Amino acid sequence: MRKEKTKAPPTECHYQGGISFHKSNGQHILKNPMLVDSIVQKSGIKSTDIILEIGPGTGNLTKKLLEAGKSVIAVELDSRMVLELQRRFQGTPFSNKLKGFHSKPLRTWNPCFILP
Ligand SMILES: C[S@@+](CC[C@H](N)C(=O)[O-])C[C@H]1O[C@@H](n2cnc3c(N)ncnc32)[C@H](O)[C@@H]1O
Repeated sequence: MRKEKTKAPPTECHYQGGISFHKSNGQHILKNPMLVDSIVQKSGIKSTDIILEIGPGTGNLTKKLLEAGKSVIAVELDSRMVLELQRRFQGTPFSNKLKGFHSKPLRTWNPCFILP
């Protein structure tokens, strides 16, 4: 009798919602809407705030930040996530409030902001 080969479960990344997440890059998305609401509430964001979000992932927190603030600048290491972010908010009232950037890790990133 021929033995079926069984695949070992992936350890480095796992598949979820169309994107495989790389745990080594800290890719764990926020799934609990109450937790997301609590983060935004405790951050005391005002409707005039421009928010810098590092590592938006697929945008669960980003959505709430967009609702709360004036605009969001999202900097993400993984280009797949940036694409997903753009897809998610394309054609919504938030599309012009969000600037998504693909960037190398912050260690090598040298942001330059001109603040009003
Ligand atoms: C915890 S996950 C994202 C959680 C997301 N905010 C949410 O609401 O579900 C962290 C994200 O940060 C990104 N990331 C990790 N290191 C980074 C870095 N140095 N610069 C920018 N993004 C980074 C990962 O690719 C990942 O998408």
